[in-house]
Amino acid sequence: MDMVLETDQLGKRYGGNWALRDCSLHLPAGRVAALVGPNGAGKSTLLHLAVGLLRPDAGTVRIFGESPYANTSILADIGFVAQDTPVYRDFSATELVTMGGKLNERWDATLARTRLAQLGIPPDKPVGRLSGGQRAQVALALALAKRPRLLLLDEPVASLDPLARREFLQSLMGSVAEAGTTVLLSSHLLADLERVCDHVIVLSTARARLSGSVDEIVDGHRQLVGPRHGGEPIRGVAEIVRASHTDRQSTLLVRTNGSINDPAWTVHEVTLEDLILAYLADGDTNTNHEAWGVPA
Ligand SMILES: Nc1ncnc2c1ncn2[C@@H]1O[C@H](COP(=O)(O)OP(=O)(O)OP(=O)(O)O)[C@@H](O)[C@H]1O
Repeated sequence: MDMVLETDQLGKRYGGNWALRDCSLHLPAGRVAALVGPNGAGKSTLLHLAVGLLRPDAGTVRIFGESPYANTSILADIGFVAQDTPVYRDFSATELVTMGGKLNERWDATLARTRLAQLGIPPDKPVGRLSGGQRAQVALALALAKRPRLLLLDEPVASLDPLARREFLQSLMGSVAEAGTTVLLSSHLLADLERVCDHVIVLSTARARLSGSVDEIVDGHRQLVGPRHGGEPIRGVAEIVRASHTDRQSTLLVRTNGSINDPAWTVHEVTLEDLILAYLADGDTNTNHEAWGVPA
């Protein structure tokens, strides 16, 4: 399987604080991956390391097998829209599309113009005078016009209205499927992500908690409901991700390593959203496992 993004023990520190730490993950070609995590988890830091805007303080990051910080030639294959969708505010959308054509070897100006016209973006107004959502659409159209092999989007839909968000995600899926582009997009909108992503990376308190294909991850987790759990091992359970208890009953979200046949437990399938929320709630694994009285 071709890997587009690979990190190994990747870390970035600001002063004494790790923004990202011991992050090892890989993203195969052709996947549309969700990057999720609470505020401050390290999502933007990971994306900035992936495009060579930051240099790692520990470990490695490779894009198409190369270090993006040391080898800037791979940037031609990467499209990146940063969180605040930065664009030159004094330029119009038309001028930005023209400029993109001069700066990039591969450039689909027709795609950008058609997209912007369909969205009703004023072509000749300085983009600094457009609304935040319209400006985000311009930045996204420019990123798509680059026809990148890897598209990195930091909260691309945050400023879009619900209709524009749906339209953007649909057209993103269309262009991605057509061109075989690998996409990594961060967002807090789990329901949107569940609709379009086939791969997920969960960051929490600077560490990667989960990374893999959506099908495998969903398949590898279950919710168990049964008598109050005192910490004893349950056959088929590799890890208790989240637990809640009443006096007599426990509800556990678990990662499995086999089938769970214990008749004491009722076993339910989980949705991607449920299990992401469980991992996000469990930011500090060791402390929480202790607090819940279950084995870490
Ligand atoms: N330039 C910086 N200087 C110092 N600390 C920083 C800097 N940039 C990020 N950090 C810190 O690094 C950590 C990770 O930040 P990052 O922006 O990567 O998180 P995030 O997951 O993208 O958050 P959000 O969802 O709020 O955008 C945070 O604790 C943040 O305060």
